[in-house]
Amino acid sequence: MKVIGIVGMPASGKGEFSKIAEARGIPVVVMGDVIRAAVVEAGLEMTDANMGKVSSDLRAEHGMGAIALKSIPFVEEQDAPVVIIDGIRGSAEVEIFREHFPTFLLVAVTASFETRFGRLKNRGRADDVDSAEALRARDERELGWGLGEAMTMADVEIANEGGMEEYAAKVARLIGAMEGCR
Ligand SMILES: Nc1ncnc2c1ncn2[C@@H]1O[C@H](COP(=O)(O)OP(=O)(O)OP(=O)(O)O)[C@@H](O)[C@H]1O
Repeated sequence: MKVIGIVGMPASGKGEFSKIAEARGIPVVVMGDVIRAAVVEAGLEMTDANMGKVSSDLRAEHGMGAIALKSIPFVEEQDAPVVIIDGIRGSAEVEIFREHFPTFLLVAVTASFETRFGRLKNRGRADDVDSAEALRARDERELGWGLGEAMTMADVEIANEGGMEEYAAKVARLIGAMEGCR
């Protein structure tokens, strides 16, 4: 099994990467869904606070790579030649995936602050920020979790500064190359 991990700053295009992969029939394991499953397992109500609590408890018990460890069975049960992991936030998680999956490619999706902020204004997701200050705060929070360090560990970087068509072509080329290699 070949595994592609995606890292990137908020609104850089990770979700679009996953959608393009899914459209090609490639399964995507979202680490946030793994946390949601752990909340259900713990018999707790599905709230943002409980997701935060379960994540911190798992990390306190099993270290900073805890969510990655929990994600591994979800990846393996896919039984597909290529699987995508979305939601990597720290270097410990990258190390765990690299150790566990012999063919693990970490892809960093990059886009400038201005580009990301411009796109967020159009996305309209419930948890989206509505000011540059709020996006800066979200960036800082994610960098605080080790996102910057995880991004420096990437094997490949995809710049997502242009339009959707250009980005989709880059993502499709990368996935095609991964599907083709043994
Ligand atoms: N190349 C592009 N051209 C135009 N819009 C784009 C492009 N890439 C992404 N978008 C749009 O920008 C927004 C942010 O992208 P996306 O949701 O993929 O980011 P993300 O990295 O998954 O964000 P988060 O970390 O907040 O979950 C979405 O509305 C998406 O459709």
